[in-house]
Amino acid sequence: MILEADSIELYFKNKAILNGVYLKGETGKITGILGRNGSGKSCLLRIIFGDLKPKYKLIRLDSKPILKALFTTKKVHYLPQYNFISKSLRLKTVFQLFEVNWFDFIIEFESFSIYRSTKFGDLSGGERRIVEIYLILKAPGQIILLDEPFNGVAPIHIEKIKDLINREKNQKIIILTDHRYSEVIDVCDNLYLIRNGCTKLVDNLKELEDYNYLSMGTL
Ligand SMILES: Nc1ncnc2c1ncn2[C@@H]1O[C@H](COP(=O)(O)OP(=O)(O)OP(=O)(O)O)[C@@H](O)[C@H]1O
Repeated sequence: MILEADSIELYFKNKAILNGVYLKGETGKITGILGRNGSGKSCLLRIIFGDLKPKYKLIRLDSKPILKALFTTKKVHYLPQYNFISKSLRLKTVFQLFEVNWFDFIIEFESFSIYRSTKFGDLSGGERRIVEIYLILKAPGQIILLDEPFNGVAPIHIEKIKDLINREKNQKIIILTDHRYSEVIDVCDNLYLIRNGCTKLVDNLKELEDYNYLSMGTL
């Protein structure tokens, strides 16, 4: 399956945030979005998800225009930057709601096995993030949008999450953004840089320095 976001124009008041943006995600490939703070990465994910309405957008799935918000099709799951699960829900309930197998989860993340009856709000910040990322990646659906999945997660778990993303990509379209650029570069097959309101497909990593996203000599 191929997802395309085309000709995206987003303004807040008179300020142009995105202007003629194009991005393609496809099953079997992980697509990364890089860009400085405030460049519009989160807004672009929300526009694709369908909960932020821009001045203009064209979303296509396998070349067919999708006229309603993508989230209404139930094909898509979106990890926002903030915690989206109610703090009062116990993990076993959350896993049931997302139709995700608890026992598969604790094979991957053994240290969580004691938390089955724990309320989501009683986990640490990083633990909450891991649960949310896992649920978004594993829940039934074909399109995954991840906003800062590595933020607040310990390095050892980042490796597991990258593994999981790599396994899921075979049956899902995965589009993610994160400021941990080295993790993004490592896990992604295709990279876009948002700059001056436009996306640029990165052919050569050196462009990240040339376009001033990274300081010269970082790579
Ligand atoms: N509801 C809003 N009203 C007005 N301006 C907004 C709103 N939401 C976002 N913006 C502006 O749009 C721009 C893009 O925001 P966005 O959150 O997409 O950036 P980002 O690239 O994800 O940034 P960061 O990396 O810091 O999370 C920013 O300048 C932000 O201030």
